[in-house]
Parts: sequence; structure tokens; C-alpha cells
Amino acid sequence: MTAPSIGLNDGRTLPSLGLGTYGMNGAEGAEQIAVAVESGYRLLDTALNYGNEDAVAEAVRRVDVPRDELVITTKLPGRHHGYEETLASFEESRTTLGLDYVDLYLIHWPLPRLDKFVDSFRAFVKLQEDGLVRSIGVSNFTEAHLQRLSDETGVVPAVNQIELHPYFPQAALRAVHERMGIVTESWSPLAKQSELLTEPVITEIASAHGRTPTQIVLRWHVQLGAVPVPKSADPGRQRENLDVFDFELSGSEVAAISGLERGRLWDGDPETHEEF
Ligand SMILES: NC(=O)C1=CN([C@@H]2O[C@H](COP(=O)(O)OP(=O)(O)OC[C@H]3O[C@@H](n4cnc5c(N)ncnc54)[C@H](OP(=O)(O)O)[C@@H]3O)[C@@H](O)[C@H]2O)C=CC1
Ligand SMILES: O=C(O)C(=O)[C@@H](O)[C@H](O)C(=O)CO
Repeated sequence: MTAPSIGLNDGRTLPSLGLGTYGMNGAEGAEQIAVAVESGYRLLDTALNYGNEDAVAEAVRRVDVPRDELVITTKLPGRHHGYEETLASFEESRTTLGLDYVDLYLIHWPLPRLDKFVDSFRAFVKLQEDGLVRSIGVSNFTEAHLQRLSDETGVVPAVNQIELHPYFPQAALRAVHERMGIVTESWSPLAKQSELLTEPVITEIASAHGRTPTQIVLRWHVQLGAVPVPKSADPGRQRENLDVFDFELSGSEVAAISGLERGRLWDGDPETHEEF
């Protein structure tokens, strides 16, 4: 089973669910990522800062899946913002990943204090023009940051990967994405296994559909039109998380899950978050 694809504003496509890989490192991580790909994951989400681009590379070498079926995402760290620095950082990531090209490259955090994200995005445009990156996007950007990129480079990012889960449904930013033609990716889509999965709203809907609470949460993301990248190192849970494309939540169930809103869960305000 693989996830259906959705369209991006650059004419390319993205699987509608992917594998988060934060914390999956070394030989064990490579094996966990390879097992996920063998069971149907095609979108992999890594970052230079996760220190596991080598594990992703090893997994990709090991699996019997054509390269052009995989969508490999990595991210530019804060300490490498700036035009030339971005080109060098990308080359470091591309080399570690062992790839001719990266499918999706994201600016990990905007770091507005440095005010270099526009320069980095200009380098992203160059990498895309040179065929080294297929799609270019950002992560943790606000409406104002997205508008600046559009105004100052003439290019709208294909993707904005943001904190998104039932405790923080991000309706306003998702509406901005919709207006600008940006696909939303959801990070920590399970709210990092907090008490979310035991919320009565979720467990009751799960019982009604004969599915697990995790599947209900991931299906909620899919029906919002967002692309979740749940992390699981466990083969059974990886399969469970991918198996959300053969049932549908009603509009009132989606609304009830969104009603769990309580706000950002971690110290991840894009205006102030320092990530290097
Ligand atoms: N752009 C950004 O700034 C950020 C991006 N990310 C990306 O998002 C990805 C996902 O976010 P993450 O923070 O890892 O959190 P998630 O919300 O994906 O939750 C992961 C946790 O849930 C557990 N889990 C997964 N599936 C199940 C299941 N079916 N049943 C029960 N428990 C389950 C995992 O354990 P187990 O592995 O044992 O199954 C793990 O403890 C990251 O890996 C990373 O790629 C994350 C944070 C910030
Ligand atoms: O992308 C992730 O998984 C993160 O945790 C980011 O928030 C990032 O690596 C970071 O900010 C570390 O402090």
C-alpha cells in the first residue's frame, strides 16, 4: 500500500502521508527507515540537523524501490542561512544522502532575527533551476514570511511544514496556504504521542470506525488536506499509520477533533525559535 499523491504548485506531486525520521539514526535507524519504505512509505522527512541523512542514504540504497518513486526531503539548518552558505549546506546534505538530486528541500526555521531566509530561498531557486532540487519549500514560516518570499523572489514555496495536530489545528495558516497555493505538511502530527491518543473524542470516533486512535488522527490530517509525517520506528505501527486511505470521517467528526484545540505545544514560535 502507498499513499495517494497530491499536486504541488510547481507541477510535481507529493505523497499525502510520509515518514518522519527524527531520532532514527545509525544502522538501527537505517533498518527502520528501510522497513518503512518496503511497507509502502515513499515520502521520507529528514534534516541536516537530525544527523541521520546517512541513515536515510543507507535505507534508500538497501530497498528495492525505484529512485523516482521516492520523495526525499531534507532541510537547511539555521547556521547555514545566506545565499552561498545555503548552496554549500545543500551540497553537504546531497552528498551525505548519496543522491544526484533531492526531491524537496525546506528552510527548517525562518530565524527572522538573522533576516537571511530570503537569501537562502534565492539559493533554493537556483538549486531548482540547476535540477539539483525538484521542489522547494519552507518550514515553520508565518504568513508574513511567506509573503516576503513571494514578493522578493517571485516564487511561492511549494510546501510549508508546520506544527499541526488536533491540539493545534492552525486553521488561519492553513487558509493562507490554500490562498497562496502552498501544501501544508504537518510535523509532530500525533502530538509526539502525548495524551492525544487517549482523548475520549478520539477514542470514541476510533471505536465507531473500528480503527485505532492514531489512524483517526492521521485521517483527520488527510481530510484537512495536510500531509502528515508521523515518525514510527516500529514496523507494525508504521503500517498502521499508513493504512488510513480506505475510510472517511464525517464533517462533524473532523470538527469534533479540531475542537481539541489548545494551542502550540512546544517552544516553537517561528518569530523567536532559535535553531542552528
Ligand atoms: N520541521 C520541523 O521543525 C519539525 C519537523 N518534525 C518532523 O515531523 C516528524 C514527526 O514528528 P515527531 O516529533 O517525531 O512526532 P509524532 O507526532 O510523529 O509522534 C511520534 C511518536 O509517536 C509514536 N507513535 C508513532 N506511531 C504510533 C502508533 N501507531 N501508536 C502509538 N504510538 C505511535 C512514536 O513511537 P514509535 O517510534 O515507538 O512508534 C513516537 O514516540 C519528525 O520525525 C520530523 O521528521 C518534527 C518536529 C519539528
Ligand atoms: O525538526 C525537528 O524535528 C525539530 O525538532 C526542530 O525543532 C529542530 O531540529 C530544532 O529546533 C532543534 O532544536
